[in-house]
Amino acid sequence: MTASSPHEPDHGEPPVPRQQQFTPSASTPSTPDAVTPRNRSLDEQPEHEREPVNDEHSPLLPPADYDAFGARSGGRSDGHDDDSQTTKSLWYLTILTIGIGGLQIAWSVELSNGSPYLLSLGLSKSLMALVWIAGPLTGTLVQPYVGMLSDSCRLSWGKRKPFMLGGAAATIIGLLFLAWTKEIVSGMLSLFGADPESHGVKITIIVTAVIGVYLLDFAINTVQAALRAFIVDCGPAHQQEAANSMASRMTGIGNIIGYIAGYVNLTTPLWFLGNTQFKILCAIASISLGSTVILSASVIKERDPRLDGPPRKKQSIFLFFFTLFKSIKRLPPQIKRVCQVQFFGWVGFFPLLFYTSSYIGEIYVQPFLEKNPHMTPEEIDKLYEQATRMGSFALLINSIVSLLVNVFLPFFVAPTYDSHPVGDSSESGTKKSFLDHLRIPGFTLRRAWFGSLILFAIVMVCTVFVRSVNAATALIGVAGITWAITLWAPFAIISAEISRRDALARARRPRRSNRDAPPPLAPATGHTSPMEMTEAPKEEEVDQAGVIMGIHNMSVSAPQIIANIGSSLIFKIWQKPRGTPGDHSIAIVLALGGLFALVSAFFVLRIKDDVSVPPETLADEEHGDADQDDDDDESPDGDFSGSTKPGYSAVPTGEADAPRLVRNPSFGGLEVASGSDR
Ligand SMILES: OC[C@H]1O[C@H](O[C@H]2O[C@H](CO)[C@@H](O)[C@H](O)[C@H]2O)[C@H](O)[C@@H](O)[C@@H]1O
Repeated sequence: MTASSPHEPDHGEPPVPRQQQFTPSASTPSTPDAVTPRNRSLDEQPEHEREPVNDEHSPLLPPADYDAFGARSGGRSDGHDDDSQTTKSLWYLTILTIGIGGLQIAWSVELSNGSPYLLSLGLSKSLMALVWIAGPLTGTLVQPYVGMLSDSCRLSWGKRKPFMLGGAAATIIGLLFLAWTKEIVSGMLSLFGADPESHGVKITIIVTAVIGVYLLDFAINTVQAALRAFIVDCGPAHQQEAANSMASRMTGIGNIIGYIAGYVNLTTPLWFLGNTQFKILCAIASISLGSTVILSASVIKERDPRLDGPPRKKQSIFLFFFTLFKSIKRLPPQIKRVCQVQFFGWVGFFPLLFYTSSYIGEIYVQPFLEKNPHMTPEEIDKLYEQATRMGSFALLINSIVSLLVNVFLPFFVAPTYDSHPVGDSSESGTKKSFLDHLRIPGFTLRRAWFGSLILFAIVMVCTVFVRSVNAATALIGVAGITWAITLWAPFAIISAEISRRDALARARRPRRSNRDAPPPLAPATGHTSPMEMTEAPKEEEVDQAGVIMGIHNMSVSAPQIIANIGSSLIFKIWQKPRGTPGDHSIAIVLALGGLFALVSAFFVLRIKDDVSVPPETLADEEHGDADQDDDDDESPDGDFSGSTKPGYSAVPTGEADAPRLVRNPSFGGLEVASGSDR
């Protein structure tokens, strides 16, 4: 594969950008068997008093049956069918996340083969940076915007599916348009008598292809935003760690498929898909993306968003920045910390993704250049071609390591953000499977993430000292461990948090539906449910999965812009002309990236393993007061009775019908169970 890099320093062959992987987890047991009294009270409510939301079936309801995937499924026995919080099977999680794999093939085709393709059209290397900034730029702007739009979507078939399907269609059009730009543009211009070989037509082709890359990135980011929120919405809160580990496996598989497809000469066996390697790759990516997204969208059922009532506000592009700023400000603390980790971490990952191939190449060419400092341009080209192959091999090793880590690591990590649905007294809830025995006590996802960032920092600093291709390849391989965890941990932690909050908000909603009713009072027992907070946060103040995942993606993409600019400056200072020995500028960029990863590891320490936030704290957080109590906002034993926060009664209820928050003793998760489960 003549892979090349988006942000290639001018001297080497274009580095091969790459991405990676993912992984899984054991599915957790099912929820309680009793129908919660809360639902009884809903059913007893007079029809005229019910808001649409009352029709919403609590995600907190217990399972009654097994679902189509063989998992225990819940839902109400009264005909309502929301089983969103019932434990799902591995098969369900696979279909839920498979679109991520299809999307990754599109990413890897674009990033690995886009540079050589654009160069072949005649784009100069100096303009390449302008092209590759498209990914981080669209990632920063498009994902939060699409997130907001989808949060407000009220189509009966779901909030996310319209964007998944629309974005996938746009991506397919974008891929095919990019691959056939030359034919399309010259064919159209020739209708007006233009000579396809003329300078004007060539320039038009290049400009069109560059615009095509921007549109493609726009479309890809639309699908990515929708798919990520889809996982949060359709995976139960207690299985977000598992769902996101599966998504990271999908990323790894998609990456390797895209990677291998780039290596193999496809023009003979797959001639019917196009007459060039790039056209065939784009066709493969289109088929993969289209089929996986359609499969996911047709099998997985989204909650009908109309049950959430009307959208809070009409979204407009003008209000976008204003709303975004507000949403960033009120980000829940746990999510804010993950974004901080990502922000610093991605300054370090950017060079790994984009400069690895050049780095290996830089080392490979050194002895040859030292031995023969006066090579002809042809000899230099040949040398750098071999160097690029070495770089690609290192990336392949990195991808394989990542995939292996994504597949196997989850078996050893003790779940913290996945929780065992509380109240499940069934056998399935207590029996340990063989895989459960593999878990290393205390080896949590957060700790794995922390360790991996430290490892990454060490590895990146070592790149400056390493002088052999084998040693450098080993370092890049080890960095695959960090990359694998990066594709899992932040998504798992954020998704679990959003999903948990969403479940709580929905649990609370029916209680607030009767707006004329007086504020909830403590019942005769003198106790009020933790859910019955007298100052529950306003609906408008609670952000949904779309915008939060979009903001998280900003913390991934924006630092890439910074890293891009920063590394360009470093290259300006330290880079030597191509073919000159002693150029270690890329290693310097990698090492500096490692230092940023070190900073990000510090922020991991601030993330909490125990997510059993008492409801009054949750309410504080939603009011934006959360930062003040960063370190003491959790009740370690899950006892919510000791609230001293003003304005909230958070005393355990004596009422049988009050939903309550329960911390799972083994996993530290949070569930809502009926009072009778206590
Ligand atoms: O998080 C995994 C993904 O990371 C990269 O995507 C991120 O960077 C892109 C720009 O380079 C940006 O457009 C996107 O919004 C970000 O999520 C990587 O390119 C993906 O392959 C990978 O799945």
